[in-house]
Amino acid sequence: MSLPPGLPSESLHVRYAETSSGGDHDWLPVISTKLYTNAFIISPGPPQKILLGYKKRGFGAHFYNGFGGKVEAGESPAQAAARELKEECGVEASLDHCGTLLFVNKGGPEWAFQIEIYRADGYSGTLIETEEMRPEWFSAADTRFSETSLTPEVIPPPIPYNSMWPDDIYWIPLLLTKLPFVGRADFDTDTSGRYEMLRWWFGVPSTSL
Ligand SMILES: CNc1ncnc2c1ncn2[C@@H]1O[C@H](COP(=O)(O)OP(=O)(O)OP(=O)(O)O)[C@@H](O)[C@H]1O
Repeated sequence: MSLPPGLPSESLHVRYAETSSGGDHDWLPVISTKLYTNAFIISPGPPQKILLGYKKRGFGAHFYNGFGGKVEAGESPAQAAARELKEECGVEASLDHCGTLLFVNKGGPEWAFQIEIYRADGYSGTLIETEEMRPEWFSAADTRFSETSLTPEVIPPPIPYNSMWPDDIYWIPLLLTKLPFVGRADFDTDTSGRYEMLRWWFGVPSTSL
């Protein structure tokens, strides 16, 4: 098993479970890293639901994602996560740190994204659509095979992994089950500009069980 370089070393010492692929590619060099945040609101349900935002502009436009952005100078990641959540969908939440991810893009930007992931069971305030994000609820349970006459207000559509960053399907299930995680993915863009993962590794530290 080969652990990815570049992640904060304290997150890697013991592992319980992992998933990885792309071992025939070398990990891309990490020249520098920039800190980002990404925050997810979970409604415990039943049915369990997750709040995602449709990103209307900027990096990752047209993907659904959590709410987040760059950690500004003088801010802790937790402070940045709370600020970005409020800026992008208007609400406040008691956020718990639950994962650290590193993303490296072959075609640039030249820095690697170190993203601190947060989650909360609930929020206060009123959800609003902003210039950057349109918030929408999705069912956390896999509803692909369920036949139901219930309306989307009761059981919203399933998580739209096909319209999300390709790495999300590996760690969102860990976020939903409250298992802390670390991981790394290296990306390239194909001829039509789509991001594809060259190599990835995601794991759950065993100390968290
Ligand atoms: C590659 N795989 C990935 N998988 C999941 N999420 C990813 C991601 N890569 C970046 N992200 C997230 O994308 C947002 C970008 O933030 P971004 O809009 O650029 O930041 P910020 O709001 O500070 O920018 P502006 O000030 O508006 O320019 C930020 O939440 C960051 O966590």
